[in-house]
Amino acid sequence: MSESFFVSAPGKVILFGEHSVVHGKAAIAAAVSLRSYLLVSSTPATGVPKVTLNFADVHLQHSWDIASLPWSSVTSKDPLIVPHNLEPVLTAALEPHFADFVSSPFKHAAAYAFLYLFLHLASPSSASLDITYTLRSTLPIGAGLGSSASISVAIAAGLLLQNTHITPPTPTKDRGTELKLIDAWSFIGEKCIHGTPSGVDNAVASSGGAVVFQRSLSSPTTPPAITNITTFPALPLLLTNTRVARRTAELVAGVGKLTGALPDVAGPIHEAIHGISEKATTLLLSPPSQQEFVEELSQLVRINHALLDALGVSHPALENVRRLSSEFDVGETKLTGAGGGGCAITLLKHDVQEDKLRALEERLRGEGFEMYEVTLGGSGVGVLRESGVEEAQFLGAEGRDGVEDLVGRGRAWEFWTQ
Ligand SMILES: Nc1ncnc2c1ncn2[C@@H]1O[C@H](COP(=O)(O)OP(=O)(O)O)[C@@H](O)[C@H]1O
Ligand SMILES: C[C@@](O)(CCOP(=O)(O)O)CC(=O)O
Repeated sequence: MSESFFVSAPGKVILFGEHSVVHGKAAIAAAVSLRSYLLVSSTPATGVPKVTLNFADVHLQHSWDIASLPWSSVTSKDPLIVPHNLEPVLTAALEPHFADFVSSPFKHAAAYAFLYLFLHLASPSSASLDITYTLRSTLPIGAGLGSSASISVAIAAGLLLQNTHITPPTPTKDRGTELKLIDAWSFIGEKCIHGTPSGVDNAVASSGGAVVFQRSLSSPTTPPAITNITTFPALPLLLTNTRVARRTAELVAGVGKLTGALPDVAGPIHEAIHGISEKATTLLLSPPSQQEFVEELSQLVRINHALLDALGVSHPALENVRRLSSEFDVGETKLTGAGGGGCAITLLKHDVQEDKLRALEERLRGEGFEMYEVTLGGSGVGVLRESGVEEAQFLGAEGRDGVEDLVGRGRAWEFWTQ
């Protein structure tokens, strides 16, 4: 492996089933064309070997002496055997290493996920290097598009590759096992960031494309059931970010609390959402005519949002997007991801009028919302070797387009595929 390489993973849009998927129900998610890019670079150490994080989007820049990290608190020593749960002893031993940003949840969660994986996948004896991990993402953070899963997958892939636990993809070799390993370690990263993830976000950020995902609640060690939707139809979607900040961990905990307190009320809501995902799966796997397809899916979008609202995860800003898209007669809207703010998707009517759509977009912008043009169902985790891009250049790229132009589209990315 060269001394410097990039890894990248996409965010996702959940079409149906968010929150209920945490409670063992089915969800449908697709990779989105906004991605995280992680530059992994190493040089011979000039002094005490250090690991440095430069996570520019959250202004996290920090170095640790590699030897000072709590290596002895790691109990699972084999990188090919992924633990199912976080180890409380290691979590506690790591905490003092975050003292500088304990009051900054974004930095704290990202550093926790990184160091947790670093201690499992790197080795203290290889510490004759200064290693730097520089991260930039084109995803909005904490907006429901799976930014945490995207960085977790990139970090897992970067560490596994750098430490030769996996090899770069080749077109001729089956990479399914390596993909599973990346996915499993990224799930551990997701646990560090938001506590009780279902695993759907990291699954689709690893594989790309679109998946129907269901985890087993009765046997948490059983791998989730994942069906890849290989021919994902081009859905006419408008993706709106309300820019209302929220944290997935808090919203998931809220729904968990409600589900525990009122099982006879929340349970049937989760069941109904499961029914929506099942019906949508049937439609996606064998779509009827485009008109019928969009009409039936739109109805499911409307019902799923209402049920999420009933679970307490909508927000006035999301309701505003819904009201306006209905007023402008362009289609049905639901929140996507954890809700409480963040993003909404509007499934556009098959015969949507262009002038109405433009008018709506203008209105939404006027409300302070941001719109993204995205494609769904693209590539999953990949590596870019020998890019010739230095850290300073990467950090200097301007905005989303600057990052994409420098290291994204048009580059010789290789993807781990099944
Ligand atoms: N580009 C990034 N750089 C550093 N940390 C990030 C980045 N993107 C996401 N994160 C981490 O993920 C967390 C957001 O995750 P979450 O609340 O699950 O929102 P999302 O819906 O975007 O996944 C942040 O607190 C931060 O720790
Ligand atoms: C609410 C949930 O279903 C999706 C969360 O998505 P996001 O973190 O808001 O992108 C949680 C999960 O599946 O882990």
